[in-house]
Amino acid sequence: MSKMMPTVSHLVARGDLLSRALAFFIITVLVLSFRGLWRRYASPLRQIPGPFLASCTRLWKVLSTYSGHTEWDYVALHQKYGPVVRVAPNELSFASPNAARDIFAVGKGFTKTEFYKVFPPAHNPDIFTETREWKHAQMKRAAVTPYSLASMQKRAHLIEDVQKQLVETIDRYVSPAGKICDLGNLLHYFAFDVIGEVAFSQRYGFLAKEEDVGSTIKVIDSMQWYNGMVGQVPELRYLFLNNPVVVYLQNHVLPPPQLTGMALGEIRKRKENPSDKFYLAPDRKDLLGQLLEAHDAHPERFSELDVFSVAHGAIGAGSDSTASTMQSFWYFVLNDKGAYNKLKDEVREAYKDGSLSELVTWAEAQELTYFQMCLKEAMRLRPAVGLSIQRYVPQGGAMIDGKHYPEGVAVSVNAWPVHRDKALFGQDAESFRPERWESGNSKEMEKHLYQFGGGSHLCIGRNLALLEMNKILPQLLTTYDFELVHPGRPLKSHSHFFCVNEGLEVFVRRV
Ligand code: HEM
Repeated sequence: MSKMMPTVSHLVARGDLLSRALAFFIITVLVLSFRGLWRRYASPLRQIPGPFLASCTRLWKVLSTYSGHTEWDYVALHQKYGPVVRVAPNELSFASPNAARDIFAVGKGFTKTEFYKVFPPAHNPDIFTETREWKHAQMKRAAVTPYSLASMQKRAHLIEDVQKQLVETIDRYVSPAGKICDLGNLLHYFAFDVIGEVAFSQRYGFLAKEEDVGSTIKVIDSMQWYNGMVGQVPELRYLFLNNPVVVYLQNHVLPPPQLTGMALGEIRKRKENPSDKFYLAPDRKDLLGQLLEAHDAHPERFSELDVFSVAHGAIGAGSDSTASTMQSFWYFVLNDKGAYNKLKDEVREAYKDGSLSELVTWAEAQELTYFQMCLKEAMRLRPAVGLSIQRYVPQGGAMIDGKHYPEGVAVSVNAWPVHRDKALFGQDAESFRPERWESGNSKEMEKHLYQFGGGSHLCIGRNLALLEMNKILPQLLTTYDFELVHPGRPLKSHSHFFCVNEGLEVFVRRV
């Protein structure tokens, strides 16, 4: 028989291989299906409604995150299935304001899930990523004064330097009339330059160059994609960035990732500064210097690595979030002529009668009642975090909105559906209507705004974000008339953690 001719035994062997592959495939499908059905029906959560796929596997969450519009998926999900929905075999999503209150309540023992462990820096978690409550509390105690409103107000002059630069930049779009200004991008650059100044006394030059310096925004965006996606199945982190080989390469071979490099570089500068070990200059009492002081006072509780992590966290958490909120504010206001005119009248009147400075102070901005209502309404309808905030039910189980849930179940809150609760915010909860904040119910509504999270994990950077927004937004309202290039066009956005907006293009006139 020729050598080229397959023998009977070859054919049998090939057939054997095929049938083995087929058998392997069928067994895998059967095992996965059985596992999925077991997870669905053998679970104490089996009675809770939700998509069939979600009750069997976390694939539903992965696909939703991949779509980049998970916030809208959660809005639709709760509209379809009600206030409690099973979004994964072991995870429930809650949309009632009372449930959110119970899950975030201080002292109730809910803890962060493995989702947070995917976020960097893996070797020394920061205030956001730390899942051990005792360690989180220790770090937060050290950082609370540096992040307080009083400390931030002392840094107002650092924000004001950037405000001036933003105005100079927008001025370039005033003429010729009809020149298109991407206000969304400029606000993103502004937020980044503010973080640079306030946290590190560094101007990274986003506004000066009118570009994403060193592609930092892009890098943060791709990190968020990774964190958001892998965060849905956090054990997969060991296959990717937390894989020991990758960790070794990162620690010993590759240059540090950009944000890590930025934070390390800023700490190094302080160490090399011969005149002061905390601050670069006496009039620059920035966040990093104050964190170093906190470390100096209690090195056993707040290590130098903790300083690094918290500073690192400020870069990642402080720019997209604030930019997104400011973009949403302008998107709503400029699409609502009535609100925009009322807002301009309020702010410009205050400016004329001298109750508003050119570089608006925190106290002055608090007196702008309608402005505050517009800001709250924008944060209500488009909270900057698009993904759900997840916690574990503590030992012994817990009551959530009047019902008991077993320990170990992951429970999540997505602010997008919660902020659309009709019983609390009104039948028109889907609409931008700042006047709703004049109603007698406003205190209750305010208690249930979760754009900054809640409880012991309430956003530590909110004072900076609010100060920054309360200064720049009224200033822009007194300085310019903006008109949308595409009125009515929905804001393009995607979220793998923060909602990253695009397309806020305007025409600008000087007032
Ligand atoms: C409008 C702007 C901002 C929004 C909407 C926002 C939103 C949030 C939310 C929803 C959380 C809770 C996350 C969770 O529990 O999983 C959070 C936590 C946090 N945010 Fe912000 N944030 C903003 C600005 C900032 C800024 C400017 C910084 C720092 C400079 C910052 C740093 C942090 C940190 C460190 C945490 C973790 C707090 C903890 O777990 O105790 N954020 N933020």
